[in-house]
Amino acid sequence: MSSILRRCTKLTHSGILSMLPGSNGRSCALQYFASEKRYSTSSKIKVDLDSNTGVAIMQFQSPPVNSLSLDFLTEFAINIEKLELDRSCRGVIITSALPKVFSAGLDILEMYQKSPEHYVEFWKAVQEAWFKLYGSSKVTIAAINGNSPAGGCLLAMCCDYRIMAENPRYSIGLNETQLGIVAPFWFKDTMQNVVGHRETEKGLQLGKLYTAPEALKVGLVDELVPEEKVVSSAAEAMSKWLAIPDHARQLSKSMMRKPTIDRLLAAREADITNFVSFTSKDSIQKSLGMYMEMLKKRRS
Ligand SMILES: CCCCCCCCCCCCC/C=C/C(=O)SCCNC(=O)CCNC(=O)[C@H](O)C(C)(C)COP(=O)(O)OP(=O)(O)OC[C@H]1O[C@@H](n2cnc3c(N)ncnc32)[C@H](O)[C@@H]1OP(=O)(O)O
Repeated sequence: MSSILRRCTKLTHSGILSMLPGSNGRSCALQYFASEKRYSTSSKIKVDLDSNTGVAIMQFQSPPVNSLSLDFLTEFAINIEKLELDRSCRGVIITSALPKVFSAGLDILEMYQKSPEHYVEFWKAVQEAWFKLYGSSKVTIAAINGNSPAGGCLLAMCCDYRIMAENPRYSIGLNETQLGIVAPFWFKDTMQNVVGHRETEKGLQLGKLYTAPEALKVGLVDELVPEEKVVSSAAEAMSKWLAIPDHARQLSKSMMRKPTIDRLLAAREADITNFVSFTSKDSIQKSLGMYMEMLKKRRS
């Protein structure tokens, strides 16, 4: 943990923006931010802050699928906290540096055949990442340039605005039931706050992964744009959000989100206990094991 902290707080001022791996579209997207300075680099997440605009771009770079492991979540929470405390930062765009995937959601291996102590530590990190992002006073925009199931969808839903690549092969949603597990109440609350009660009920029960066009239709994302324009469109949207005085926007955001945040704050310990006892069940372990096998078979 302390080594991660040290890595995350190390500032570099190379002023050179490294090119992303993957398609030309991603390189083009980065050119948009050519004036950015490297803000922080950790092994799994890269953050560049443009000192002119006050907009940070956070890129997930944890192959193969940006799964939300304990280390990833810890780095994520630290980075969001650091930006929160930085008065020169007004907005954060979250995107992926990997092709075809925004984030595969929680790292299933963190929930499989580990000790109860590990489950406690992991779940605290999941909660912490959510508190930091959902409670952020900055404008947060998800530039969803690939698949975004479960925890990946949660991260996107925590943002103020979502722009997704219009590729119909990409999907997003809370698919937990398909794994034989249940999304916790605060995942549900977050989705309900975005798409409403009825769509959340259908989405959760069916474990529905919405294709990009379906996600737009139900309001799970706000815009679809060509893949190579996801980040530049996010920057355009950001400028509109930043045209509003910060204090008024921040108070409005807090007014909308506080009850949801307070709900988990009040049940934080019980939520951890629930997670540990649920995850430790033989039946749940069996479901997770079968799901991992299915993922591997699908690949071969
Ligand atoms: C009374 C009520 C009580 C309630 C109590 C509630 C308690 C709480 C319960 C628990 C709640 C948990 C909430 C869980 C949230 C989650 O996020 S679970 C994770 C869900 N994620 C997924 O289902 C995504 C699975 N992955 C994919 O669909 C695909 O990988 C992809 C993202 C679409 C990318 O596809 P592709 O590019 O083709 O890559 P793959 O070949 O499939 O994968 C590459 C390797 O990565 C491994 N992998 C994929 N996803 C994950 C993951 N989430 N975690 C760990 N590892 C992952 C995959 O197995 C491949 O591995 P190798 O074969 O070894 O290379």
